[in-house]
Amino acid sequence: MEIRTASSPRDVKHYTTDRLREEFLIQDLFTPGEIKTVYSHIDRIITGAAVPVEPMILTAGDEIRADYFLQRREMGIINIGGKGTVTVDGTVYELERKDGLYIGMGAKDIVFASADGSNPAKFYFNSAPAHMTYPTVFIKPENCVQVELGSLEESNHRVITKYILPGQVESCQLVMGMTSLKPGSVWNTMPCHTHDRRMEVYLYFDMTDDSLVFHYMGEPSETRHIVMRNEEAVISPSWSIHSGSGTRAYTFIWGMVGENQAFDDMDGASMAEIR
Ligand SMILES: O=C(O)C(=O)C[C@H](O)C(=O)CO
Ligand SMILES: [Zn+2]
Repeated sequence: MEIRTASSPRDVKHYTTDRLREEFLIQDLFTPGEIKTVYSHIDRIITGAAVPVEPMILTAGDEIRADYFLQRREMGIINIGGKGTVTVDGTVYELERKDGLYIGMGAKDIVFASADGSNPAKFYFNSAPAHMTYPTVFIKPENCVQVELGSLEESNHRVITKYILPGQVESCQLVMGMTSLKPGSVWNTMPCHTHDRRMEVYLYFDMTDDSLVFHYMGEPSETRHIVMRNEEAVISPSWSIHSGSGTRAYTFIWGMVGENQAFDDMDGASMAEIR
């Protein structure tokens, strides 16, 4: 498990491109036959991916000093690859592409498998510390709350599908969903915002090999960008905006953890203050 420390906006504004990428960008998450995990000290979120060729068991690793991965944690999973299964303490959940799963604290045995190893499932996950057990829930995107935002005129027409949120799939702190850009739209989360009460991780995918997303971060008056490619994730501290513009339409998964779970509790940054 790779560890990333927290960072101050006063330092980050002096970072070079390389240093920014080192601290916030997560690459090479999806490797066939491997489970990759990155532990951030920011709200102690773990971002990871499992790409099973053969069935793979999720183990705790030394870093979290737990008997098993979800001993004190909860987890949200979304499959962005071929069909696969996640087996939770003997119960098998079949996940097609874009299906999700919330797993409550205390689940001991988690096994990832693909229906076809030559077109493996790509299980992307976020995990956060938890204080109680909420039921494990299989999530179909078509049954989720969906919100359409933006317009083609503003190049930000998109659909937000909320997978894990209070009132739909209960969790201790994890809130998770997926945003899909409509063809011709390239901007996400612009107008942008921060939320001092929550941090966020974005995973960009559904991108062609030759397309890029310029992900914007930083305090509203000190923005920086990170160039992102397909299936790369980026950590967004609470003090940072998180917005992107792509060279064409794309999809991304957002996961948030922190003080509250109120999706709309955002501190909007006005266009006048962005620099
Ligand atoms: O397209 C968007 O707007 C989003 O997806 C917003 C993110 O979900 C977010 O930043 C929530 O705080
Ligand atoms: Zn946000």
